[in-house]
Amino acid sequence: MALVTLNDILPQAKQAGYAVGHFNINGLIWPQAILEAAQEAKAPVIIASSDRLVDYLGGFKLISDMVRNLMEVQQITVPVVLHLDHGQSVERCFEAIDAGYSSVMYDGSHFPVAENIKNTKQVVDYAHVNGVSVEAEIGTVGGYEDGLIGNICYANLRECVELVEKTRVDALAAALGSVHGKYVGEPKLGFKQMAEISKEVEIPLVLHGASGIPLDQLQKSIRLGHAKININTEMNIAWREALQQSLVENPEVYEPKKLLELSKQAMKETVHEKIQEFGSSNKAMKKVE
Ligand SMILES: O=C(O)C[C@@H](O)[C@H](O)C(=O)COP(=O)(O)O
Ligand SMILES: [Zn+2]
Repeated sequence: MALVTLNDILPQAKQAGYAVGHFNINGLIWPQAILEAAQEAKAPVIIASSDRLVDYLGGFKLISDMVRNLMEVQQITVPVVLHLDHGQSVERCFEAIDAGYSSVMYDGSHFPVAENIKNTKQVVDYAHVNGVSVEAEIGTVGGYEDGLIGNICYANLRECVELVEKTRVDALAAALGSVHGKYVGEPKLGFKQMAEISKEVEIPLVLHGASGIPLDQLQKSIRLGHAKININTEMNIAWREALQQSLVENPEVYEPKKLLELSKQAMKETVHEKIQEFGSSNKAMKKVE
């Protein structure tokens, strides 16, 4: 059973008007819940480790081996991408590729565009030789990013086109008003710019900071070219609320497995909900060997 790349699942998603869920992992029960839900929903899925948490989670090799082993043990047959999220340097992307990730994101959004392009191109060259897909970012997603609190900065159409043409990247995260973490007030996505960018760059767009975006705005983003949607905060909120309930309902229990079971179920439900919202259920057409 092999991992697949973004190129195996996103172009058809964009063409057919649905999006594939990207879910971040924060511990063992995250990939277990994500894989179970994706398999039940017959949906392709992207399991992502954010670079800021890779060392805390045990490093690239451990994460790569863990996901492959879980896929075998859980008898997963739907397409699964193992993706590095917000890769913090060219070297970190190389490390993830060498450890067996099937996709990486190089996040050079905080650099001037020329430097972002130069670094992204280095990642693409190495990734493509190794059969790995690459996502790039341009503009600034608001909230918490790479360990920093950033202000929203909308992606510029000309820069998006230049980056895609010069790097041959496979998917583009063009920041258009979304925010990592919880929203304060209603999200204001730049749909006009979204339509223009999607038309010009053609490759699938990636929506970061998607937790908390109302369903109508999510679905409009999908219609305007987003084929990959990133969710972390909503999973973690589901985990936390269920853990709190478990602790309150079982004051004598100290067995982690028992206390965490409800959290795992809650995260699984969140993944199911998102798969329905993104329209990706029953889209795992062929069995992955
Ligand atoms: O928190 C991380 O390091 C990963 C996230 O940035 C992820 O890429 C993402 O965009 C999820 O957004 P959220 O669930 O709306 O916070
Ligand atoms: Zn993100």
